[in-house]
Amino acid sequence: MSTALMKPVLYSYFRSSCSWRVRIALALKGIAYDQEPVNLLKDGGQQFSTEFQAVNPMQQVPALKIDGIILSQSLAIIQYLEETRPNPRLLPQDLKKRAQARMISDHIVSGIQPLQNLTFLKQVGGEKKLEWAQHYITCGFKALERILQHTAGRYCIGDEVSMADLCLVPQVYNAERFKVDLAPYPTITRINKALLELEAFQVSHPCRQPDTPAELRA
Ligand SMILES: O=C(O)/C=C\C(=O)CC(=O)CC(=O)O
Repeated sequence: MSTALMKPVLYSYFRSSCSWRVRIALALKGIAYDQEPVNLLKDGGQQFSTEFQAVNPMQQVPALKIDGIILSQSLAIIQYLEETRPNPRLLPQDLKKRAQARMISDHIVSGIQPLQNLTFLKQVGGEKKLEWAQHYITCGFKALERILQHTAGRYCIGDEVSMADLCLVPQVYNAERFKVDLAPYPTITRINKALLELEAFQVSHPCRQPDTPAELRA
């Protein structure tokens, strides 16, 4: 079969926020795919297995097998999908707005999420974990709230869903997981709520994945 006809395979973990970003992009663009769950906790972390290292030497999810290649890093994947399957658009046409969508995405993807992920918190260890996660999410959200006050309409950039929104919702999910008080961030909270009404954000939600444990399903 030609690689263009093969269904993409997403290596994913139900509550990995980085995996969720890509699942939203696939859903919005209407791309059918198969999921290959990688449990980040089981067996000391299946991402470290020899089999998975052959898929992604970075030992992280998500990874997407598509069009005969394997890509990792959520923003690289999303931007590849954008360039090869442009409808609906996830980067605004206006170049200033496009830069703002990338700015917000980078802020979350590089400036917040890595400082509260499993690998980082394992290093911090013990009772400090929650405090550290809350600290970095709070610092990041303070800045994000101010930025969004200038860029947002219904969503992060005006009224069109963009790559920034794909980063925002999973990060708010993590904030809730780490019990961050969201009251000081009314814009973030409002946009998150509006996005969660969209089907693509619902079908891709951590509570509804093939590897979601029964007690976390909704
Ligand atoms: O506790 C677990 O279930 C293990 C891992 C995760 O959720 C994924 C993360 O590292 C957090 C994240 O995506 O930011």
